[in-house]
Amino acid sequence: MATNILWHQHEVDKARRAEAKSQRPAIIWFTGLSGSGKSTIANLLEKKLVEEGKHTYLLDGDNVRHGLCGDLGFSNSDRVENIRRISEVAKLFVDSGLIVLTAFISPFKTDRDFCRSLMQENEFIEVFVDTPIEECEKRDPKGLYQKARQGDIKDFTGIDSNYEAPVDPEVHLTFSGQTPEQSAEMLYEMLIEKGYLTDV
Ligand SMILES: Nc1ncnc2c1ncn2[C@@H]1O[C@H](COP(=O)(O)OS(=O)(=O)O)[C@@H](OP(=O)(O)O)[C@H]1O
Ligand SMILES: Nc1ncnc2c1ncn2[C@@H]1O[C@H](COP(=O)(O)OP(=O)(O)O)[C@@H](O)[C@H]1O
Repeated sequence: MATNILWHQHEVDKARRAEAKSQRPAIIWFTGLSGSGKSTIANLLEKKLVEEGKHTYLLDGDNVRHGLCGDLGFSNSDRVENIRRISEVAKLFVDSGLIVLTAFISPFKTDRDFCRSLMQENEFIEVFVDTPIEECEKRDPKGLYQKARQGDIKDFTGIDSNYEAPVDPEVHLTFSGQTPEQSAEMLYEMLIEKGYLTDV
């Protein structure tokens, strides 16, 4: 609880920082099962945005869990805390004027909605990477599904831990055999079409 702590209003604020970067800061929040393609697509999208001169930062599940959230595991309560910390960090990055991309399973709706509630209108763009578990398991890029099926990993999302699919995400990316590059391009087009990546 932040008792006896006052918020300090600095002269250079979010609007000024965004103006200096000529962009509208936002969070592009990827959610989906392990192996659905969150990191791959977020990477490709970030590359495209940077090539266009945008200022970005990609917060990635595996990387954040080495540092900021290195003390957390995969129980429901640890996942809640994981997403809470990431949401607060993402909010600070948005305040700095950046376009933040996040690639976390973020399996629970209330946690994603918590992050949405921290942001202003149109700053939180939820991207549901809707790849069926059969496809994720076939890909199994880290061999984790195999381990989970063998019982070597407990609480694995989609197997013995719940994934709550977004009800009304800003972008719903379904998989129908396309390459990662095609998925990233589809996403980019949808973001443009919906007016999320306009300059200040
Ligand atoms: N039990 C269990 N369940 C799910 N995932 C597991 C688990 N154990 C390890 N991993 C690896 O951790 C990555 C998911 O971390 P996240 O921080 O995105 O998870 S969460 O949002 O807190 O649910 C996830 O990475 P991605 O594959 O990038 O999603 C896995 O590689
Ligand atoms: N259309 C696609 N979009 C994203 N990834 C794809 C696609 N098709 C195949 N893949 C492969 O699926 C895997 C997804 O892994 P990753 O991006 O780490 O997923 P996540 O971050 O959701 O766990 C990668 O090996 C990637 O090359």
